[in-house]
Amino acid sequence: MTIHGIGGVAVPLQPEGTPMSSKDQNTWRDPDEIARRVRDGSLTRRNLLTLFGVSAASVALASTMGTAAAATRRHDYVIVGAGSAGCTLAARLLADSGASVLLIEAGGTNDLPVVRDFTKSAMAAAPNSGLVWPYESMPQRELLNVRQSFVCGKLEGGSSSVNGMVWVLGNPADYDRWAAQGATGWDYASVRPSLEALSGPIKPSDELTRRNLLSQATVNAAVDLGYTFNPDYNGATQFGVSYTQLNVVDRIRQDAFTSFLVPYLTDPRLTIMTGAEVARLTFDRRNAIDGVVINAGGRQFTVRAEREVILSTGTVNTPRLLQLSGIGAARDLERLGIPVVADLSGVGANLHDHLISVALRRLRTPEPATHITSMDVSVFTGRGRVPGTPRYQGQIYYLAEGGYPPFFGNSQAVGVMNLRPTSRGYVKLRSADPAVPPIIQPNFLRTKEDLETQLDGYRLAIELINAKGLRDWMIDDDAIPGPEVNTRKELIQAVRTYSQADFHAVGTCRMGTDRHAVVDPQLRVHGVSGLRLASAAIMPSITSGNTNAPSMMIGDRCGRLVLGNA
Ligand SMILES: Cc1cc2nc3c(=O)[nH]c(=O)nc-3n(C[C@H](O)[C@H](O)[C@H](O)COP(=O)(O)OP(=O)(O)OC[C@H]3O[C@@H](n4cnc5c(N)ncnc54)[C@H](O)[C@@H]3O)c2cc1C
Repeated sequence: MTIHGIGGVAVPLQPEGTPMSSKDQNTWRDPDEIARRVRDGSLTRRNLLTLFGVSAASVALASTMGTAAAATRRHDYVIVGAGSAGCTLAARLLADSGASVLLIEAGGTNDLPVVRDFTKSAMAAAPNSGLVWPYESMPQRELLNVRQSFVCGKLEGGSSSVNGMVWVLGNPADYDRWAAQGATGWDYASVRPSLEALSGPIKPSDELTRRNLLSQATVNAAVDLGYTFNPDYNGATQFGVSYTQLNVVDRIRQDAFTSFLVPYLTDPRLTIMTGAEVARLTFDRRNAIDGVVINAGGRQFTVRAEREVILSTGTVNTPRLLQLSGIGAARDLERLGIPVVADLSGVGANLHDHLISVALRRLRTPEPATHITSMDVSVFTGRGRVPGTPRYQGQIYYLAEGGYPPFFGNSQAVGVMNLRPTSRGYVKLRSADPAVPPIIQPNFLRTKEDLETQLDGYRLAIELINAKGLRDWMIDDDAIPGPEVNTRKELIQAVRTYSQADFHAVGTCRMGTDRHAVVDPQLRVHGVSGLRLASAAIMPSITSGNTNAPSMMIGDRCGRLVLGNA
């Protein structure tokens, strides 16, 4: 019996000379068992692929030789970016067709303890971790000119490998609103199969957050304040106070790569290149996509797709890559000397993100070692701009020793986000050199409405952190904001000081049918052929909650659209 390795190399099922227990022999015959053991950590992907004698895509193709070999092969679909959307897209194409897929990722393996151990997410997401694009925004005028972190994952699984693992599907009305904004076929009824397809590979649960006594006290305190307890904000209603659901099983992060692609790692139709950064796309005279130019190991390669190229490169890197390839506002491209392929002014526009404003107090005593979660309790409340959606999401989180700058440790924080900001910014090239980071201007709090909404939200955060039911847990002296904050002016200053970008950036290559839309509802880029986009970049507007699950949904739905199965 043989199994096909990545890249089509046939290898014996039982690796030569490797003694195997009968349990292991059974494992190798059952792909589901292999997937289960890789997920639960008893088998690392590297070991699996080494055992099979196959050079793991994620290991060997990081080498120049591997990249060169993969570049010469023919692939039906070329997907750039192995993040939340790229992985679900690849999995959908492989599951529902016989097509071959080349997945190109700039970063490296995510088969690392710091990724797998869900308690280490802050380390993985740190700008100097080597696992992220260490992007920062321009100084934010309304936030005391402080630059905001716009890091995003640069490794297998993309941002799903470094994020906070809070699992929120979004509100059904978010998707109905997309359809009303011109994204025909993206209403809730249409996207629902793709949202539902995520559970199975992903098993979200509140099992870990619900067991902390501090989480329980916080939920009770919120109920005393008038919030309704909601056992499942991804269920019948989002509204109320809930234990936060995490995509974590057995203390292991469920990232997009491991959850969706492990079952295909030994499938010859899937080739994965890591350590391979796409520098630009090339087009023929009729604006049909021609090549995908990759920098890897100090060399340059060009790959071509038999059918289509799909960019799943996320909210910052997608407009960056399009602009480097001559797709964007002609004025801006000409200024940088980039030949214009398609004049699309919407590329990079419509950048928006949730801003989180944080109130916190120091805990009387550090939490016991059994308290292993940070993102513990969620509140959805208020009447949102879109009928049926909440206005605010509150994230109540525990900060252990050390804290998270500028917030101190051994404290509990209540962060509140305005779920529907109206301020819009942009991502633009600073230079035609792909090595230079782009300009990221989110324009936080630039509309009067956003400031007023954020202020009202902050009042809710202050009320909850000071709730009667939490008094026994907190000490009086250390608090943000402190007792000196009373007037409206002081509150505004506190919001400007204690607010941060919440890593939910979306919208820079908006889907729609108007002239500023970048992709049509089939996710095809206007003005060129053979190129689609699938990532958080295509969202017309941000969803009510954290954006990982909606991004995964976009990948899955893109796969269905490509195959004509949507
Ligand atoms: C620190 C952090 C915390 C977050 N916390 C949460 C949370 O708790 N819950 C939640 O729901 N959401 C959270 N998010 C947001 C969520 O993870 C993202 O919205 C989502 O993962 C975006 O998916 P994506 O597919 O659009 O992009 P990504 O997952 O970022 O994938 C893009 C991929 O493309 C690759 N790429 C980019 N450019 C190139 C290139 N030129 N060549 C080759 N490859 C390239 C990248 O390396 C990356 O792997 C968080 C995000 C971050 C960064």
